[in-house]
Amino acid sequence: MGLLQFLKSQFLCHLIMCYVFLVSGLIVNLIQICTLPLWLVSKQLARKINIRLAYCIASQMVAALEWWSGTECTLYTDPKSYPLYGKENAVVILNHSFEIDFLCGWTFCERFGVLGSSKVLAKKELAYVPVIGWMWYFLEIVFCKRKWEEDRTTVAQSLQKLRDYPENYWFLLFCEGTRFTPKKHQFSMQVAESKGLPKLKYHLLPRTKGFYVTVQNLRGTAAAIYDSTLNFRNNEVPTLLGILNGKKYHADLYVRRIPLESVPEDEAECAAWLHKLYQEKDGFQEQYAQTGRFPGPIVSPPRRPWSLINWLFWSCVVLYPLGLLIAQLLSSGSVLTIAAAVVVCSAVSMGMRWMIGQTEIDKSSNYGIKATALNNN
Ligand SMILES: CC/C=C\C/C=C\C/C=C\C/C=C\C/C=C\C/C=C\CCC(=O)SCCNC(=O)CCNC(=O)[C@H](O)C(C)(C)COP(=O)(O)OP(=O)(O)OC[C@H]1O[C@@H](n2cnc3c(N)ncnc32)[C@H](O)[C@@H]1OP(=O)(O)O
Ligand SMILES: CCCCCCCCCCCCCCCC(=O)OC[C@@H](O)COP(=O)(O)O
Repeated sequence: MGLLQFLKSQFLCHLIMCYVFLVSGLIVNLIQICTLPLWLVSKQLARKINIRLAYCIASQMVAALEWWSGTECTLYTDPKSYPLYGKENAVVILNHSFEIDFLCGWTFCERFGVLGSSKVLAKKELAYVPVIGWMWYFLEIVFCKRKWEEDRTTVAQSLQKLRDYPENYWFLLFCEGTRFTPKKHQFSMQVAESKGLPKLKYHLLPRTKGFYVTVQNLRGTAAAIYDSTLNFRNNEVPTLLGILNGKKYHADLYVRRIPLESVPEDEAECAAWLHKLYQEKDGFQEQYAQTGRFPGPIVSPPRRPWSLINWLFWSCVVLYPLGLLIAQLLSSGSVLTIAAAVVVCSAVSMGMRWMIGQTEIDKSSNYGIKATALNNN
């Protein structure tokens, strides 16, 4: 192990990174609150400012992936579609099998210049995660309770608000609704069987209502569906803790651009269309398992320096006062003050560990296992 790799695996480095993320994130959240009066005066200006503020937070995690861990992201796609990425609004459909799938998604957003404005249909619980969840409120992220009786109106209303969004965005939909686990897969395939649908090997049965409502409400605003299928080389199981430890992964993403007009308007036909799409995605994963690659040519966008520059900027802003504070603490020699500082540090690291826990599949919700499936039936 080289010196750099050794340093990357040290807890102190992780503590510093988490401190920078948390403190700069809370500062950004505070600035976001200050933009509230502006929404009344100029909504579009407030949105543009919040896009840039959101970039300050999200790009730190992208920098950790791209620059700290050195993870490589390869894009398989049609070269004719490539010039349109980042230049239009799109609905992105992604498989939900990896703890850092959202982060790989963000990395591609960064490379195509839509990171600050990127959107997602997210479970309501994530709205309460400090920094990220609070930032999402100002980005007009669409939240759902995964209870259709309640979501049918709230999701549609939130989507309608995005129709006059001032900058291009990608709206991410994890149609499987929850992370893949063998148990959830087993239950979802029982549902597939009961509905007479073909079984999937690598995906859970997609939920069709969120997709239908998204397509209906963004029709005329979003130009295309980006059907995206993600996997990692060498059967790696990537984690956010792995990224913090500087572990390098290699992500492969296969993207097909499908014009949104080709999605049927009728709800039942739209649902059938999505089921067929997931059968095709399953085929792509099978090909990846057999050959180690997705179909089509590789047209990879390079990583950009901006996420690193942003990270270095915020590190300087928040580490300098911390350095002064620590120097003062040590020179004061007060045991009580030093003990208080240790307690604060421990609380911060526990809070960050809880936030990282939100990404861990073994802490995944019960959504999609039998009790829920029966309730939904
Ligand atoms: C060029 C590069 C291209 C791409 C780059 C890639 C990506 C970048 C893009 C953007 C990045 C942006 C942001 C990323 C950052 C962070 C994101 C992080 C995480 C957030 C993600 C989440 O929170 S996922 C969870 C929330 N989202 C969803 O759930 C979406 C999908 N769900 C739905 O659509 C649902 O329908 C719903 C939520 C709207 C409503 O759910 P509900 O459960 O109430 O209703 P359903 O209709 O789904 O359920 C009833 C029907 O389902 C059947 N059923 C029952 N059990 C099961 C089962 N186990 N599996 C499947 N189906 C089941 C049941 O029978 C009912 O059937 P009906 O026939 O009656 O419909
Ligand atoms: C510089 C880096 C510092 C590291 C900071 C770590 C901060 C952690 C931010 C937490 C972001 C939370 C995003 C979680 C996304 C996710 O994957 O959610 C799961 C849901 O889809 C489905 O949930 P489930 O039903 O439980 O599977």
